[in-house]
Amino acid sequence: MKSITLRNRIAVPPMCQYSAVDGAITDWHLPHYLGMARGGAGLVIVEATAVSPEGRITPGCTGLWNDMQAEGMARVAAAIKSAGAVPGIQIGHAGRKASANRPWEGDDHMADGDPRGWPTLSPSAIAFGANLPQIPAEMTPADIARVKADFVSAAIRARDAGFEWLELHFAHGYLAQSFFSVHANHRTDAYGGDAEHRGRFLIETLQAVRAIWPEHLPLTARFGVIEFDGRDEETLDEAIALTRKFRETGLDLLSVSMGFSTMTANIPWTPAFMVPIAERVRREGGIPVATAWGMDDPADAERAIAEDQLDIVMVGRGHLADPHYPFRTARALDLPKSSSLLPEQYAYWLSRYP
Ligand SMILES: O=c1ccc2cccc(O)c2o1
Repeated sequence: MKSITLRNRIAVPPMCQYSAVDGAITDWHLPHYLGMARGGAGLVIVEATAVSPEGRITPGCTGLWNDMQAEGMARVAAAIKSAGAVPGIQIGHAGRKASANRPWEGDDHMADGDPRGWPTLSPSAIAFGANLPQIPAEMTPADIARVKADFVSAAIRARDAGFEWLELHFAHGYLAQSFFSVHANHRTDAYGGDAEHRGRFLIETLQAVRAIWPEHLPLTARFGVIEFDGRDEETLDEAIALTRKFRETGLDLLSVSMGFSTMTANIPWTPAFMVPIAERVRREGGIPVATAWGMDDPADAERAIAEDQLDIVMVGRGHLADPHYPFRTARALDLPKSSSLLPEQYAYWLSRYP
């Protein structure tokens, strides 16, 4: 893609580690990402990294709002590249889902008065609900301009840190997804109302980042094209129309995901369930696509690529369970020279004594 060649079509998607301090990596991150890259994946995308302090999901999230954070991320990018994978990073703003506890520490908004928490922002003053009850402040035009500028600054830091693949976080009920969502965006100004106006923040943010992201490097986005909320055909049509505009605005690939912007979602959690949806976006949106969610079965992943449904397969939990997932997959599919996916320090012995 563009000037970048992946050694295979397996990607490690961004998965929050909630292990940063003030947005900076700790001793957790380098071995985590280097280990994933050594496992053989073609692309390793670093977790959702906040464009500003209030854009974090939790206090443990990484950030790229200052140069000290960028220095740490430069080491992560170099480590991923040294292991033969393409270094990617996702940048985003958590919107009304910000100021939360880690999933294993409640997965809920920090209580009012908790000194670790902060006020949240969203297109409208509508809370997500349930475990995330905090009512966000409705963003002013100045807030919108500032957050778009924060995306640009973070993208510049990611570029200068040596990342070669950038993913804008337009999914999962966070800020950008909230602008697109009929559940979260009830604005009556230029950023709300019909699908075109609800897509405006995403288009303008993409436009601004495209202007600074090197033309020869892939600029991508993870975007929730469906909510499984009973409005799916309408949402998909709107999302595919917006995807065409993303492509015209210079997006190189779309990682197709879910909106997660309503508690009423009825998600059909089955293996590879997002593949047919991603294939439709690929065909009707006219853009290369990736998707994740239950792609762990090698046969599902191989079929999705062989049948031109996906261009890249994102395998998240499969890599958490085993960073050498690509090697084990190659072996399971009885592919020749499977051990060559691993560093020679491992491959030599695995090839000689299978
Ligand atoms: O973008 C994100 C960030 C965190 C996260 C956590 C659990 C499940 C998800 O889908 C997530 O998505």
